[in-house]
Amino acid sequence: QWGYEDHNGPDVWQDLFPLANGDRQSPINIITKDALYDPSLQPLLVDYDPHSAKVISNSGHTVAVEFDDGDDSSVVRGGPLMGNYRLRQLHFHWGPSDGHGSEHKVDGVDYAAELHIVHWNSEKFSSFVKAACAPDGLAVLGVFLKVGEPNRYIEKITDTFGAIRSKGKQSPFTNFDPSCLLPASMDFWTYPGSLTVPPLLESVVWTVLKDPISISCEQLAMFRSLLSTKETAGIESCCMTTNHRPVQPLKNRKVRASFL
Ligand SMILES: NS(=O)(=O)c1ccc(NC(=O)NCCO)cc1
Ligand SMILES: [Zn+2]
Repeated sequence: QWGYEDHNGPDVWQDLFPLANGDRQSPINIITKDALYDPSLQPLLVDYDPHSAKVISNSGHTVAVEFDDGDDSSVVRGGPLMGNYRLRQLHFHWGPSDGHGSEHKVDGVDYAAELHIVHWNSEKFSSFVKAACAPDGLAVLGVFLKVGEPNRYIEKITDTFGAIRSKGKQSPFTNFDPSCLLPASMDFWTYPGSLTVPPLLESVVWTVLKDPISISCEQLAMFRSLLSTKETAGIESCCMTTNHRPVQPLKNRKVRASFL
């Protein structure tokens, strides 16, 4: 099973997932001076219903909040997107220390962690799985997390960790609006990319917000205390200390900026 260790990590994903060496892989290093300001980009608009939140789960690779995507009550639109994209799940990526852990970089700089809010194109497709196979099927909103003040909304997430410590555990999680995890500015970079975990499908319109939100080092440590192993594993349980993919070649892609 794929993971983030030497024997099953990003450097060997290509053995089982050939898209790993594709032409539009994510994440990337965003070189700000090469980003093209595009005045035709509309503002990114999120409209989330807190009642869409259903469960929080430990997948063994990350912690994810899953939303009811049976209707368009929680969507993102605008920005580079054509039409509504329906909210499906949000999850995080982090590293073994506060110095790195984000997936995207900005001018070579890592943040401590990165939030991904995952949506699928409900105007063109009838399900996430179908959308995930199309070049414009998914829209993932990336938000950088910078070590600083504790984040009261991240606290709502870390408060559940006792109940989802090991892989496969999940717990009810509702009345949560992911907008609370967005920075003040909705300025973003956008580029065509992929899932950053296997199967690495090249179906994501990425929008990465310029400004980070805060997370405290204690809150970060709680993410690392989650287990990547099932409870039954008993003695050989191990912590989820890192789950970020290295940056991938830009190849023939342009990054556009929504701001000057
Ligand atoms: N890291 S990432 O590129 O944002 C990403 C997004 C969705 C997935 N997969 C997914 O959402 N599967 C459906 C379960 O909700 C995997 C990786
Ligand atoms: Zn992700």
